[in-house]
Amino acid sequence: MSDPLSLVRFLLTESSHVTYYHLPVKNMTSVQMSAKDEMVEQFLDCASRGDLAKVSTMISHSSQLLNESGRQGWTALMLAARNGHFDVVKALLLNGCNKDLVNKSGQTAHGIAKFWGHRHIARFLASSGDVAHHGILPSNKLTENETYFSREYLNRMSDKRTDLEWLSAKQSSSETVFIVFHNSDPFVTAEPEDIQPKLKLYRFGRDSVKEVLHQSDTMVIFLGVEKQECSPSSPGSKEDGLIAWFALNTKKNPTESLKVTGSDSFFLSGPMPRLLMLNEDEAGIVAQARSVLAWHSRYSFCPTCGGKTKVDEGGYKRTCLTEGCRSLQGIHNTCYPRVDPVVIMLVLHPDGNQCLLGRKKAFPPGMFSCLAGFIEPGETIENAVRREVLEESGVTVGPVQYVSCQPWPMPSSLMIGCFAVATSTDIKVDENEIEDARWFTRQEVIDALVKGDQAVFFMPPRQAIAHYLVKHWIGINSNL
Ligand SMILES: NC(=O)C1=CN([C@@H]2O[C@H](COP(=O)(O)OP(=O)(O)OC[C@H]3O[C@@H](n4cnc5c(N)ncnc54)[C@H](O)[C@@H]3O)[C@@H](O)[C@H]2O)C=CC1
Ligand SMILES: [Mg+2]
Ligand SMILES: [Mg+2]
Ligand SMILES: [Mg+2]
Ligand SMILES: [Zn+2]
Repeated sequence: MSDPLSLVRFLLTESSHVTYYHLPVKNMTSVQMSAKDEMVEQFLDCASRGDLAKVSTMISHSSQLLNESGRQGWTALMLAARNGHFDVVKALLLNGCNKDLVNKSGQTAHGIAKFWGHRHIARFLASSGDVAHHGILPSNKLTENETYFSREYLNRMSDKRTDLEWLSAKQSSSETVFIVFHNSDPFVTAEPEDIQPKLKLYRFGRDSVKEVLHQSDTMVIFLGVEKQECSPSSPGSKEDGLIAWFALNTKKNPTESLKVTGSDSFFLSGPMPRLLMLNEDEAGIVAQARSVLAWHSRYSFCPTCGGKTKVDEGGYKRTCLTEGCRSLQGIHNTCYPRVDPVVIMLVLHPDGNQCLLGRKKAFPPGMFSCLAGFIEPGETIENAVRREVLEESGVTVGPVQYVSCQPWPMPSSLMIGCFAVATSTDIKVDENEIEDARWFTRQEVIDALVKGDQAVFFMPPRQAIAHYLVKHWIGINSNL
């Protein structure tokens, strides 16, 4: 027994497996146990013996049992962790028990699992979503908070947008990458090597888009340069070694003027989910390009005076051509691309074990998602969450916690993802906005994520931040 920890373990118990009743017992005989105490005792005993079926049944009848403690402040999670019952630990966490509670010796379930050598349980307890705010809000310490459309593949180099000489040199460089849009749909190519084909942006060279580039109705947007690990090869010289990217958009279908090699390439048109088939690196480029292009297509004239405008700053500004227009003085947000902030929230039941999801009439049958709504002028994120939830479901909300966000280029939203804790539970649906809203239990949500269409409902795809929020609440971002 070379490891000193092993010796301590050996001295503490002669068997490798203790039951709850081997733990120090408080003065039981003088205390008449209430029915509730008895149920807690039974629950703790099942957890310490690893009786998953019984633990699950008891939680489904009374979720309050989850954080109850018995002798010496030991909870079910601590007992399951002590005795190496991984499946019970997992079930308790999935059902929202608080893993941060400590027993009278100041140990958490994690500390106990580590001490008793159940390393897989200790690892799991360390990595799964923490439970804070009285066990309802998961921690926002995210291991990975990247959402689809959010990866920054390019360095935007906004300082170069006003450098006309540099922009023009880059447009004629053979290194430069052009991506082409038609009515805001990107030209893509299927990646044949994938089993489930992912779409890749078709990267044109200068010569393949020459004709399109010089058409009068083509919109040209400077997107940025490819990120480089080291600084440019010859700083200061004309050839800075930076690979620039531009997006082109045409109103007329430009396919005939484009030089395309290979067969499986096309404009990705059609309803929204199609844009979710891009690879993750390029989804961010499309989010950027598509939002700016959508802004140009909707703001053809000056919003202040109705006059004609010209495109400046590599496609990032429209300047009014009417002399004396108010938009020419000071900074005007009508001159720059717009972003609409939207709050999207997973509302958690005060019992910590259910969440509120709703469905719009336009959703496919059976799909439920997080509630969402546009932020209004003069409103904070928190107030927008509370107002939208109340308007759409009649539920009142207390604490709001920011989790993550996602650019949503349909046409130009920024989805701000939050958790919110409900302070009332009665639902009164606003039928103008949504068709239905319900509380779903953790188990129903887990089923929806795991079983797909065999569950009672289904979730939006993994690329949507709604899916991400639900997964994060359950704790599936770790190793479940
Ligand atoms: N990525 C994701 O997981 C999800 C994204 N969404 C997106 O969130 C956005 C907002 O959600 P909704 O429930 O529709 O918002 P909402 O609950 O505020 O209702 C939309 C209505 O608000 C009005 N409105 C107020 N400000 C507006 C603005 N700036 N632009 C357009 N309409 C405005 C319009 O009458 C519109 O019909 C939608 O565009 C939707 O595509 C919604 C759910 C999931
Ligand atoms: Mg609304
Ligand atoms: Mg809404
Ligand atoms: Mg609204
Ligand atoms: Zn004007």
